[in-house]
Amino acid sequence: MSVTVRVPAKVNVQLAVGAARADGFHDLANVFLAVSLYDEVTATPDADGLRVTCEGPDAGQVPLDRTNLAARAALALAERYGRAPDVHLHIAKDIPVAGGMAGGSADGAGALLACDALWGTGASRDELLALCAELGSDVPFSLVGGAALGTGRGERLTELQVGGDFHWVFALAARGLSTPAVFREFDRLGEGLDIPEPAADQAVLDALAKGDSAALAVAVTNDLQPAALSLFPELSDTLAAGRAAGALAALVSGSGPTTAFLAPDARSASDIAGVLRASGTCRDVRMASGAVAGASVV
Ligand SMILES: C[C@](O)(CO)[C@H](O)COP(=O)(O)OP(=O)(O)OC[C@H]1O[C@@H](n2ccc(N)nc2=O)[C@H](O)[C@@H]1O
Ligand SMILES: Nc1ncnc2c1ncn2[C@@H]1O[C@H](COP(=O)(O)OP(=O)(O)OP(=O)(O)O)[C@@H](O)[C@H]1O
Repeated sequence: MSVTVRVPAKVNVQLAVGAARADGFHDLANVFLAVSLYDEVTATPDADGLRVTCEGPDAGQVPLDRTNLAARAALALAERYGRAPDVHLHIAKDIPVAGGMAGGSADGAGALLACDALWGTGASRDELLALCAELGSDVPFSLVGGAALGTGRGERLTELQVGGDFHWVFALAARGLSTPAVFREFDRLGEGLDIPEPAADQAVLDALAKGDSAALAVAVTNDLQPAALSLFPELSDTLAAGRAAGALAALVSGSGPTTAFLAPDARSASDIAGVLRASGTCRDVRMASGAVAGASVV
């Protein structure tokens, strides 16, 4: 018997970042939108103990040891319920690795839900969310999906209403960016400046609720974008190419280096994707829409 869980990627339509806290993390006002790029995690009983395998275009960059977020999720659930983590976790990976789209977080949430179903642990939603928050700041959102405001370090979620589909094009970069390195660069660029408390922008929430792409395009912000561009200046060329192709908005996705382009409709998204592909400013191009549901058993 096996259980397969499908988990979406995310794009941040607002990412407001506060000053570094004493624990090194940053308080955020993080507006997440789940989009239709998916990883699948399959959990199968394995008498030999915990094992992780991965397939997909970026599989070579994914660690298969106990640092893999899927493995850490299985270990945390097994420990919580006092059982052996005897499971083979297979990840079919379509979300770019180290791309700022919460790929590892998706696998953590997926493994948690898959092992919960396989082992019949019957953990409550709140218990699962607490385990997710221990695994990483983005992991609770991977479980919940849809759209949500994340506060604290991004792990405390309030669900948001979404009134229509948003069409996106994502440009994948030639190399990854480390999330901690981008936050460190944010701190370096902000040295000596007064960093305001992060707060959700009502214009972003209203645009989501109305399903209004043009309104969302003028409201999107990402406080990590200057830091990502400082570490990866070539991303400016990708952003410019997407804007010239007719994107309503062009921004770095989360900590980057994936860049996200909001399109007025599915047809324009396809046109923008074609122009970006031909531009030579990125490794690959993907289209996706959102909001979509969070981690779910298939
Ligand atoms: C950039 C985002 O993807 C936006 O959604 C997230 O804030 C990052 O979430 P994540 O990858 O799940 O991050 P975590 O695994 O919790 O933390 C990785 C590292 O990112 C930095 N980090 C992360 C979240 C946060 N609110 N403040 C931080 O400073 C810390 O250096 C931390 O050690
Ligand atoms: N299941 C996993 N998939 C991909 N990377 C993983 C996984 N588990 C651990 N990692 C490690 O985490 C690093 C970051 O990968 P990930 O794809 O989660 O980045 P990200 O999408 O930028 O994250 P986020 O958007 O949440 O900040 C990788 O370089 C890899 O070493």
